[in-house]
Amino acid sequence: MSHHTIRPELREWILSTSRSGCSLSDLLKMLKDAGYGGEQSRQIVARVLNLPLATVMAAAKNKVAGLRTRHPQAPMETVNGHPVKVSVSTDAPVVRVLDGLLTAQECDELIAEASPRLARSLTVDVDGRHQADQRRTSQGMFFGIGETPLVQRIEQRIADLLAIPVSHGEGLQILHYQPGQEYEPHFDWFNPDQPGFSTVTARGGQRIASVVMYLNTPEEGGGTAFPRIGLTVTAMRGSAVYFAYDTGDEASLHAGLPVIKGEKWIATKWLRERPYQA
Ligand SMILES: O=C(O)CCC(=O)C(=O)O
Ligand SMILES: [Fe+2]
Repeated sequence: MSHHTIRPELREWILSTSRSGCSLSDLLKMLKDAGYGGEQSRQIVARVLNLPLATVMAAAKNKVAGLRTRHPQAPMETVNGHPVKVSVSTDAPVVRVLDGLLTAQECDELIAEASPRLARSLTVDVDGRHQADQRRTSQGMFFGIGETPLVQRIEQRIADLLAIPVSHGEGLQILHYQPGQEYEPHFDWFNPDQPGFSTVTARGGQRIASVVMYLNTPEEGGGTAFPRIGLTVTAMRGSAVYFAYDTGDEASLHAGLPVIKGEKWIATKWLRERPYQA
């Protein structure tokens, strides 16, 4: 299949359907229902969305598709009276920079509530165990769902903005980075080929999207980089970066760049395809 055989209307339809929040697996199913062959559909989708064929193949195999998030639309969204600006959008991977997701006061209060409870951050290893990790040198803590009125308000705002119930969220994680500390390039989705996959996905299933909220503005460094598309989001107090992904989506690779000067505080909300909370 060569480039010119993809009709412009089909290309446009794939782009707009994907942009409106349709998952890769649903997109492939729609093409199949419209009469395209499986192999042909995967090739077309990979080409139009500029994704590796392996990513599209993984989505095609992803049979138990749970809920998906709705991607915020530019120029802005108003959630329960709170304005959120959508200042940057990319389609592959789906990224939205959200300005003003949190107020300055909410940022300060979250830091104050989290500070007394910080400990060395853990990552999930290949066997599904949590462990300290060289790749992630920040300090952090988790809030329980709705643990404080502030946490509850932020969780509800994210749920409304992304049209996904609060129950699909993991507890809000706060991270604190000091100069030199970083989070090396990684994926937030869990790798089905790793032995711990069934353990980490037993509750809530796969991760489908992340919201990283900046609680302060580091003096230098500390942005969130998406190296596959050459994008770095500046860490700015009150702003956030939202990104959504399918299992195996290599374009969603991202990193918390080293803080060079000052410190960096973030709050991360990871979202699951099914309810994570009992
Ligand atoms: O620190 C950052 O900018 C990125 C954090 C991140 O990737 C995560 O919490 O999953
Ligand atoms: Fe991440």
